[in-house]
Amino acid sequence: MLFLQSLQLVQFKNYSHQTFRFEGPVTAITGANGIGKTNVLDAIHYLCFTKSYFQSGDGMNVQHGMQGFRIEGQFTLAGEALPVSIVLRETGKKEVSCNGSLYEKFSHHIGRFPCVMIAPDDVELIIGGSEMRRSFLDTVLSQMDAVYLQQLISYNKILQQRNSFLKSCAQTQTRNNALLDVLDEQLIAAGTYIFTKRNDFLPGFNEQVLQFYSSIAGKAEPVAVTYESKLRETSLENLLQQCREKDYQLQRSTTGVHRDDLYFSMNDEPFKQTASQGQRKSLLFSLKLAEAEVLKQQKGFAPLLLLDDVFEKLDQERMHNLLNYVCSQFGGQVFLTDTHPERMKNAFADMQIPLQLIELG
Ligand SMILES: Nc1ncnc2c1ncn2[C@@H]1O[C@H](COP(=O)(O)OP(=O)(O)OP(=O)(O)O)[C@@H](O)[C@H]1O
Repeated sequence: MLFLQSLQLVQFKNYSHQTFRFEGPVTAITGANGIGKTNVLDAIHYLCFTKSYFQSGDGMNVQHGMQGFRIEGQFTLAGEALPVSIVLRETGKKEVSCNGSLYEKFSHHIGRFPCVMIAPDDVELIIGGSEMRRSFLDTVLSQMDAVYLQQLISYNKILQQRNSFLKSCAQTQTRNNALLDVLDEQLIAAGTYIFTKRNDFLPGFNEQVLQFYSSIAGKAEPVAVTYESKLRETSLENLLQQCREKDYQLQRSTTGVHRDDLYFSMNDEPFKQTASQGQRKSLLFSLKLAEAEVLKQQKGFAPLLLLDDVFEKLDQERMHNLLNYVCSQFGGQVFLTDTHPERMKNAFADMQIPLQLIELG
């Protein structure tokens, strides 16, 4: 089992110096709004992904008025102690190490300590733009497959080069098809790998989502997740050829796996438009738990589950179903936050599941 035994924070968000020790598989962190509950979960996310779940820049996470931060976590996996440390130096340089060895590339750390976060604003995954859904898919696949992450990094780099090249062509009013051919060849190699992995992944994932949805909602509702990609109709090579003229004119790459999306439906109707708020939340949880489940199957051990403010999100029955699953059947370490310690204590006492309660403030 992957287990985080302790966490030390130095100058991280509202924490100057703080140590947390985790004693059992389920830890609840409680306290008033703004006390720093989510920040603890985000620090754990940092340890697993080398970055914040919420802020894109590392600097935003340094305690106000300070320079640099340090996050240290003591993990154990299959009996082996694995300390992980993330340091943001005063210069802005970030260093990530595991077991005393510094990573040359942070991407090599991804997937070693799998983790799934569920946070209040994640419902945007259902109702927001396609970028969040692609990022969700990429987060799952990158944790499962290091080659996928490398291909994704390459794809994004080549895409940027291609877009800069298209802009420079417009500025100089020139065209260079030979150079575009070279970029396209590289984009096709990475893009086709990404498409194949996404396409192969979706049917099994869809099955998992459907199962979780039924158990959270307490009844079977025909929800479905479908992968939308132009590459399902023809090759990326053909698509790039077909769009070349348009790309020159619009000065950007209008086709490729960076335009893919996930489509959610219920009774063959678009989920976004027909589902109630409760149904959206159930789908969100189903997607995240399906992510956790596929990671567990692939790794052979459960990822960490970080559930921020979950009690605010579902009615009591759905919440009970969800907690029962994640805390007694899932078999991994779970961290929850809530503003009401009593609510947590009572819910876990009812379910007869041991709980470590950390009350902040
Ligand atoms: N860089 C920073 N330096 C110092 N404090 C920070 C920094 N970033 C955030 N904070 C503080 O962290 C607190 C918010 O923490 P967090 O989001 O973890 O609260 P929470 O307990 O989860 O609240 P809620 O119950 O409302 O979700 C705020 O008081 C905010 O001022």
